[in-house]
Amino acid sequence: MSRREIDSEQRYVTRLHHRLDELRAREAERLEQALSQVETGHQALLERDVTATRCRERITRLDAAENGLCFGRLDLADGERRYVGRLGMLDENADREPLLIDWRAPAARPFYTATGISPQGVRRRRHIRTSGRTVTGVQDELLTPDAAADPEGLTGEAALLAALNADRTGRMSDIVETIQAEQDRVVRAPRAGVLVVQGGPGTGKTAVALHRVAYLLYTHRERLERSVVLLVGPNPLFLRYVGEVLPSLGETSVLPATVAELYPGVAADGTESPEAAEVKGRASMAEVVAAAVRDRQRAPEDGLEVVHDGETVRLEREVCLRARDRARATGLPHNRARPVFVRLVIDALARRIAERITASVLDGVPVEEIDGAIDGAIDGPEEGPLVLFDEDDVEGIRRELRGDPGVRAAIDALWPRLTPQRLLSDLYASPGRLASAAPDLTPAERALLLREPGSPWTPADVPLLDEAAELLGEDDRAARAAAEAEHRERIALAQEALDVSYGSRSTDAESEEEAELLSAHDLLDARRLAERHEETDHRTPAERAAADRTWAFGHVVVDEAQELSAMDWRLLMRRCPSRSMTLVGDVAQTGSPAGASSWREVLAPYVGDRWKLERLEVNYRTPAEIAEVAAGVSAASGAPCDPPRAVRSTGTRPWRTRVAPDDLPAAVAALAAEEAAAVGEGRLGVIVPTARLEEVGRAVSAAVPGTETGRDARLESTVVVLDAARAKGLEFDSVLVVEPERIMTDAPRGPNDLYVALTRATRRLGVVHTGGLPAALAGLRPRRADAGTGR
Ligand SMILES: Nc1ncnc2c1ncn2[C@@H]1O[C@H](COP(=O)(O)OP(=O)(O)OP(=O)(O)O)[C@@H](O)[C@H]1O
Repeated sequence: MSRREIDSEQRYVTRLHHRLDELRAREAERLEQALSQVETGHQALLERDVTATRCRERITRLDAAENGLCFGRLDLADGERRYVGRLGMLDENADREPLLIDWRAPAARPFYTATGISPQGVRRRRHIRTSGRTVTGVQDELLTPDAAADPEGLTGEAALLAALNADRTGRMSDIVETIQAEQDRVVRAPRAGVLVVQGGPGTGKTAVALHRVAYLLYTHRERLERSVVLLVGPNPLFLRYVGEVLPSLGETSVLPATVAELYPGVAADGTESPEAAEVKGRASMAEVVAAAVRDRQRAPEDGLEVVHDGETVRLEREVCLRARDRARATGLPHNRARPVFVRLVIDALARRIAERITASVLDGVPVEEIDGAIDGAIDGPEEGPLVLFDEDDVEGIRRELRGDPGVRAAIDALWPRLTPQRLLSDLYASPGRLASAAPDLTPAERALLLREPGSPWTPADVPLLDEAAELLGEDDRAARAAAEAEHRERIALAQEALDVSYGSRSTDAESEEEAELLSAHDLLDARRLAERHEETDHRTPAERAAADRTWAFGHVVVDEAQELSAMDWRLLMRRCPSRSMTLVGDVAQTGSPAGASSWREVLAPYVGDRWKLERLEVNYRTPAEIAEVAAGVSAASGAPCDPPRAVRSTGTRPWRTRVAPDDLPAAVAALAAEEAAAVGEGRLGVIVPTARLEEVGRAVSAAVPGTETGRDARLESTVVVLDAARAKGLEFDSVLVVEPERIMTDAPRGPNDLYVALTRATRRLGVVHTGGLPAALAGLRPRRADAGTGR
């Protein structure tokens, strides 16, 4: 490309950066003005905070656009020229002409989708490369019908390959400059409904899901900034790996979380066997939790016996059963139905006491001869005439019963107030309770659930706690009554304030106009004024969403969605009543024994067949040489999906090497040192069977200082040692897979774990083993000295 072209683009890009600087300076000034405001009224402070928050958000977005501000140009057949970049900017001096079009705007779409065959009015697509504010190159594609269509259908192939061949950094980066047409379709799909994106390893599912979030926030900003987008990932390591993509696109109204983090107040950091997690993840556990709640609503064989005022009062089992049935029939959750049960039992006990007193006083006197008999005054189970007592007297007895600790304890034993934590830990602690609530599990399965009270919660417990929370509900009457009282008090205060303002209004208006001026009193009623003064919540919507179990998210994106259990799905569907969801994953990579093997099965209970499937079929990550090996493993395990086709090849074939069992850690350490050198500025991942993680991690750390191991690994370090479950979704320039046979046989879905491990590399793959190799890897070339970088 000629120097003249580059200089011309440089002038334009410089102009764009000046405009960006202007916008930034203006926002900074607005922010300063807002913060220096001197008014102190609550309303003024509130408005100041809102303005300041908006300014900060805009500054964040402007800052995020600094790198790679403009990356494309479209020359249209009618002579129009459009520059495409990270945000939209208008020229305020020239009739507000667009200077730069946001990549998410409809006008930018042809940049990603126009082809020679379907040019969409585009004559030329130009990719503009920059470093900082300097233009370093431009590449043009002419979209004339006679221009040979790329057989792969790639858009901006040179820019794409440059991005794919770049050294990895340990953090995922955005792909706005090179989104491909099949990916663009997913990114811009309508917000409503459930969209499933199925694609093999490296097809850009994660990248696409994140760009879709940015697109949805741009297109539905008002709604989604308030209701927040939830981004679910398989583990915190993965969420850290992808954590910079959305901020780099200027978007922050997103809550990234694992399912285990979605129960506020519970840190689910305990561990348990995959078998126990699998049982807890089954859909039938919803019924187990429901049965566990029902089991806590008791009607003992020999009824209820309480001692009140030194006397024993009894209620038969039938009476308890009737009270229980009526409380259940309210349809309220357990804790909210409890007051109904308590009232019925107290009524029945009060009636018993009244009857007994009546009987002892009137021993032998026929009832019809007594004046003042009250009939059926108490809503008791055996209604008959009561004499000597009027309603106030009976209420007095009820009050005494309610205040009697012994009575309260006896009723508590029949229908206790329960937290989800208590329900589950009581259930897990008792073989008897488990047998009663989970009769359909085998004794061995029930034994997997047994554990000491006070043991830490595990990720698989979280959806069960959530299920329990739904069934138990909160008896929040006291809190609501207090809030209501406070609200009434505020209204009274506001009314006083308005009365003062009304009293002091001008009564001798000099003109008709003046008389028509509105006073505060005319504009506001006391209720509205009180609401304005309610305590303001200063947290961002994402922070509030994180703290609220019942938050309804505006959109939910699930990455590695195949890993979720049936119980996880129940929890997520509760968080997204609108069912506006994007689920990305690959059922051929499912590692969790509780995970999915079919999207249809996952979704049928919630949306029937009303969901849309998109497939991604090009593998951008792994070169053809590695993809071929992985495809062999996948085919050998009978996986249901066709592996995606690789977009490039490097000429470097994967290798294998056999070492003596005793030498394994040292041999892996030496190979890791060599590979780390071979990838230069890039990253190396060493993927090992879980049982060897610590040992191999120590050996590699000794050989390559700064190596990080396991779930808390810092992914920016040059070498990271992980097991296959933690490697899910990540990628490295080079990967060493250690003991593949063991990875494959260690877990119920071991072949999928091995498939994941083999598909993490962008350039180089080596396999280290001590004994046998899975048949699909037996054909790998033996390792020999290879100094190439594999690019
Ligand atoms: N259009 C694109 N332009 C540049 N890079 C891309 C593009 N699409 C995908 N990539 C890159 O390919 C790699 C794989 O993408 P990603 O991790 O999103 O794939 P995935 O389908 O989620 O993979 P897996 O299922 O194995 O986790 C990433 O480095 C991503 O940045």
